[in-house]
Amino acid sequence: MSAPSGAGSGAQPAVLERSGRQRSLGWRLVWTTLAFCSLFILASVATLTWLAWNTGLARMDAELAQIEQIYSGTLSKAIWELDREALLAHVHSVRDVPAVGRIVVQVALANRPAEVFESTRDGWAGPGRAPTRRLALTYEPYPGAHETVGTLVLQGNEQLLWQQLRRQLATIVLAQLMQSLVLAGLIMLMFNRMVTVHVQRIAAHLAGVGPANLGAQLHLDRAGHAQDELTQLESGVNHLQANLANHLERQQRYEQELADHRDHLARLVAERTAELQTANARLQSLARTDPLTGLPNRRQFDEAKTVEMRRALRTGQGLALLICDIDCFKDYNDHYGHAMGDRCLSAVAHTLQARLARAGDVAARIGGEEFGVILPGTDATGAYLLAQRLVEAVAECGIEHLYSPAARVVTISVGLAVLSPDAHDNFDALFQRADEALYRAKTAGRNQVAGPLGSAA
Ligand SMILES: Nc1nc2c(ncn2[C@@H]2O[C@H](COP(=O)(O)OP(=O)(O)OP(=O)(O)O)[C@@H](O)[C@H]2O)c(=O)[nH]1
Repeated sequence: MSAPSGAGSGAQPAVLERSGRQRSLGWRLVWTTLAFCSLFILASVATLTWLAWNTGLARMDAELAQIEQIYSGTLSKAIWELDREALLAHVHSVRDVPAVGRIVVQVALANRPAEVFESTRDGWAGPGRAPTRRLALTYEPYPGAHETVGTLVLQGNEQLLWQQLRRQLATIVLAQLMQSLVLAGLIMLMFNRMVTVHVQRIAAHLAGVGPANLGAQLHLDRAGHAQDELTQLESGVNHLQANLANHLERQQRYEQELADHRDHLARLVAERTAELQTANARLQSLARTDPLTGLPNRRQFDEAKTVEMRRALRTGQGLALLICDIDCFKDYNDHYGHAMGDRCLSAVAHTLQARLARAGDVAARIGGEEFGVILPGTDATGAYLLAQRLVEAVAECGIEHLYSPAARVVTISVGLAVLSPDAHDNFDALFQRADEALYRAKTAGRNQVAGPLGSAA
């Protein structure tokens, strides 16, 4: 049996392992054929034996009939002539023929007592199933005169029949056995060449088929064969592979499309999220920014004050608060107009913001023309110096204000307060002190700083 070849031969052991002990279809067919052949041998041997027995019987009967024919004349003559020696010689001669088991000659002559001459073969045990022939012996002393002189009984030799049957039986059994073995061998050979080899090839092919090689077609090497079950199986396997390949390709295409859709959706979501975050940040910024000056508004100022208060109380590094108010801004508005007033506010805000050097400093618009400046980690001296610089910086902007009693330009007054080392201090109290200082700066003539160290203090 040739080993299967092809793409899947490497995977064949897995198939065999799964199916347990390998049992060849060819061998199973042989064993089945042999079993049927054995039954057939039994039946045919029995039939042929019966036929051989009957043939033997017929042959022996024909032989006895021939003996009757040969010896009836001489026996009748010996009886008629009362030649006892000749009669006995003929009887013994007949007994020596192998087919004869026993010969009996009954002499029945008129006016003579009946007499019997018989002879039996050595070891003869009765006629059994052997044929027996009985013939009336007649003599013709002169033409036309038929005299009955006795009876001839011939009984066959049964032992000879059995001997012949035994010889024939051996031949019959041997012939049937040979015939069955040759038949089984031929069937196995043909089945192996026509079926088993191709079934193994199909199994090996299927074991090697996977998503990567679904296009590899099964081809059975069968020259000049007709359309049969193996052809159907071959085209069925190829058809199945083609369907699977199509299905797989469709599935991969769908998965790719799905992945593309998913990526597109993810991009859209990311873009929308970024836009929302930007809009949200912008809203947050707008909600905490004064639209006119761009400075943090009151809300952001309140948030910053809470954070910086906690930090100052925790670290003990001090905190200063400035409240800056544009001097005589009502007069400015009244004389230069509201639009100019807005531009003046923006310029002052920009100036204040530009003069704050530290990253933690917060300048916010907390009222109409009022700005709050939180200075973390700053003591009274440092805060006072910064406030002075702010006052000078605003004045140096040179925004004309001819209707101010403080100067010919726009000026600010600043109220300063610093956090008391006293742990019971709070921002409202701090604001209150800064506001009081601002009031002092205003009443002292504006364009100046008032606070713990200031001249207006
Ligand atoms: N143009 C403009 N004016 C504003 C704005 N917010 C408040 N004001 C004006 O600022 C003026 C503030 O006037 P007051 O509170 O009397 O103070 P003042 O005139 O500056 O006087 P002092 O503070 O004593 O120097 C008012 O006339 C408000 O109308 C604003 O956003 N734009």
